[in-house]
Amino acid sequence: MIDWVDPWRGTADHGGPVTPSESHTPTIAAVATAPGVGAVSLIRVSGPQAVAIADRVTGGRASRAEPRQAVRCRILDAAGATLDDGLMTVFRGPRSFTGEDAVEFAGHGGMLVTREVLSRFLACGAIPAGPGEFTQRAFFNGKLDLTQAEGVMDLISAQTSLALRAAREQMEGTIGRRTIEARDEILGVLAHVEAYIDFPDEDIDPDTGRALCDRLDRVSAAIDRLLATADQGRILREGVRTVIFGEPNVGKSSLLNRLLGYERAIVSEIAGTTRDTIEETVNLGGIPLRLIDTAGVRQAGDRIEEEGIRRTVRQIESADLLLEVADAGLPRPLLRPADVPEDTRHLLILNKADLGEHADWSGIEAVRISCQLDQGFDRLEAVIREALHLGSGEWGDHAVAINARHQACLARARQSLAAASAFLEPPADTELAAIDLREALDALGEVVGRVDTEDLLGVIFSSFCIGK
Ligand SMILES: Nc1nc2c(c(=O)[nH]1)N(C=O)[C@@H](CNc1ccc(C(=O)N[C@@H](CCC(=O)O)C(=O)O)cc1)CN2
Ligand SMILES: Nc1nc2c(ncn2[C@@H]2O[C@H](COP(=O)(O)OP(=O)(O)OP(=O)(O)O)[C@@H](O)[C@H]2O)c(=O)[nH]1
Ligand SMILES: [Mg+2]
Repeated sequence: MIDWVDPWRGTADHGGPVTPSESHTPTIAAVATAPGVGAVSLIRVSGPQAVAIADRVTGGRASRAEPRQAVRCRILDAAGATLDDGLMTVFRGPRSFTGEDAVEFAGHGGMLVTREVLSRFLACGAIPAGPGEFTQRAFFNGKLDLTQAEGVMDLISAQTSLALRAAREQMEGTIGRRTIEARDEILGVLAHVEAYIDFPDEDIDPDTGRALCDRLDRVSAAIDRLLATADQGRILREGVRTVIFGEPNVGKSSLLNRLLGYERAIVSEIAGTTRDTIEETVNLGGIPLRLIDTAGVRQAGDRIEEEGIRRTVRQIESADLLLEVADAGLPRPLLRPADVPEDTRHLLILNKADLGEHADWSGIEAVRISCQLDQGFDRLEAVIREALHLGSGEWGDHAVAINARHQACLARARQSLAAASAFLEPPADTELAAIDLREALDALGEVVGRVDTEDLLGVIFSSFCIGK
């Protein structure tokens, strides 16, 4: 067998620009694996010149490679010396993640070797990919809709099993599909309405009007079901803002430390120990809790404490869940340490139960715990889950959870639908109804990225990591 001769070895013109492509889409490259030392690192290249560039880098192996099959190859520097030895996979567009020609090289995971290999791809004509640019290209090439692209991002950043489940569902296109179903139904109604506009002498007959309104009602209900998952979505992505508050020295920081499982906050017998808010996330059976320990609320002793108390009050106002802590051994405070918003879920916790309970607390509904003896925490966890309606596997069926962007678009669509329905009631105004229906369509289109709002897309994709 004759060994294949590397045509680039020993020649002088490596690294120069490759033949300019017909399209002006640049070919991008990035390290797709996490920075740092690992067993293997992956370099991704995508764009019209991906194969040509990979040919230069590997001495012609890419164009001869069977698509989607890993081949062993070496990455060569300009002088033909080996930079790394690994596996290359060539994808021919549109059968690739991005839909473009793409090449992946899995090399040794060292930081320096990976950087040198990437530099070699860049020297041979690729440009560094921006954050999220591979996924953005996949989106532009119709490989995923915008909700799926966001799902990819959610999947990577998911911190709990429930968040992961919701991200998977989104990546598989559930939100996009439901949005498109709603869109198609509205499109059908719009077609009817437009038909009447074309014959201005003809009034919409009441039966048809009612049937169209019924269809819109069903679409509205479907959108409402999606909108109802917004709270869940926010909680899964950002965590439940759980604010621990109460008078000084009752054991708020001790509670934070217990829930976290390590000594995060300073605990002391001196009242006024915590001056600023402290924030940490714990995983409560799949639900991320963003615990916020605050400065004890009382008449402030100095200006710093005063500011700490102001911050506590602000935290209380923006909480999803309030854990109010009191000392079981002390009389019940006459005044609430701070005003609690009516609609915020709120639990009273009596700490230091080990010291006995003051008569004031008898008959008062509270979770009794002792941070000192580590008692009452199973019950506390159960009560928190219940307060968040997580008791009986309630989230089981709702793996779908929309994000704030979807929520804003869907809410707009919902409003336009309501307006359109009103215009379809006799005496119908089909032209105005049509305008609102088109607005609803636009809003739904925005959910899946069917309208080209460049600014919006820029914001979404720039929050991705490089190489994704
Ligand atoms: N090596 C590697 N692993 C990876 C990725 C990648 O890009 N490269 N992914 C990146 O996120 C994820 C997998 N996602 C992918 C999605 C689509 C295609 C793809 O080639 N799609 C073609 C062919 C489909 C087929 O034949 O089944 C297509 O859609 O046309 C590849 C990876 C996770 N693992
Ligand atoms: N006996 C007993 N003491 C406790 C318990 N929990 C906390 N303490 C003690 O109570 C004191 C105050 O605890 P911290 O956790 O600092 O209280 P805090 O509410 O954060 O106080 P500030 O930050 O000053 O508002 C410390 O000396 C703790 O050791 C408990 O369950 N039982
Ligand atoms: Mg404290």
